[in-house]
Amino acid sequence: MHHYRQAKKRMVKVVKNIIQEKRRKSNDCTTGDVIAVLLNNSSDQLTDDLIADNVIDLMIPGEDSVPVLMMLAVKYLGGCPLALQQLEEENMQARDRKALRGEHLQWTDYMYLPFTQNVITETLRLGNIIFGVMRKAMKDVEINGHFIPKDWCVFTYFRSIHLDDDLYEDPYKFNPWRWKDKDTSSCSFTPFGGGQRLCPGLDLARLQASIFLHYLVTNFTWVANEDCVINFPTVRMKGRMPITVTRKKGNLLTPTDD
Ligand code: HEM
Repeated sequence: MHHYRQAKKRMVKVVKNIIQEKRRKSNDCTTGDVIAVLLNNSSDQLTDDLIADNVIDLMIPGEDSVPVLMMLAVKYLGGCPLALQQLEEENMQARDRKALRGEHLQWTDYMYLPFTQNVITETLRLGNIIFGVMRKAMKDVEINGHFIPKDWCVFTYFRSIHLDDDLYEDPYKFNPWRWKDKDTSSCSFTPFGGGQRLCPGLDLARLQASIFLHYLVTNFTWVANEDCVINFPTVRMKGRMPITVTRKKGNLLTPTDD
């Protein structure tokens, strides 16, 4: 806890320096980054401390979870050649379609790659990157016949929902096809939490994972070392799962090309 507090203090200092620098060069506040948006907010409740806290609150959850999502997708795809093949076909087709029309890939193109989205959804379900969230009862409450007294803490355990065989057939199997034409906005799929505290980064996380998978499968092949997933205290690979990546021959595109 002590190290955490010290690290947080150092981060606040770094971010506050950036804020003060931006305040000094006031024309820098016109660029559309998060600090500029918060600085341009006319509310005087947004002190530099609060802006720094907000920025750090965005950085910490965003920093680790998306790379873990990408790593798990690589791991699961390695064990499911059919899914990898379909993912590759979908992304190759999207890339070639755009190239034929001389267009660039856009945010919306990634959102409408259905199989890619299903791979990400299934990775979130099986991987349980955030395996649950804490809540405190603000008053006595009864949920489904269970009485929770005021001030008690409740841990909602997402893993038990996502791996429940009443809800998901063969729940430990990576099966992106189970999401075909299925709604992901249900109480039995909550990788980003729900309600008022629903993760505000959920679209960004999906977009980043889609872009990563797109460039990975269209430009590269890979061989991953044998490894296994550790679920506690956080989700990670036991041996950090090194992979050997080889560029595919042919016309390669980089993120700056499209
Ligand atoms: C795979 C990626 C991600 C997963 C699985 C994930 C999951 C979650 C979950 C379950 C919560 C709810 C916590 C709670 O209810 O107590 C949450 C909250 C939050 N997430 Fe994410 N997240 C991801 C990516 C991101 C990204 C990329 C950002 C920002 C850039 C982000 C920012 C936040 C913030 C600021 C909160 C707190 C919201 C609040 O308390 O009102 N997350 N996330």
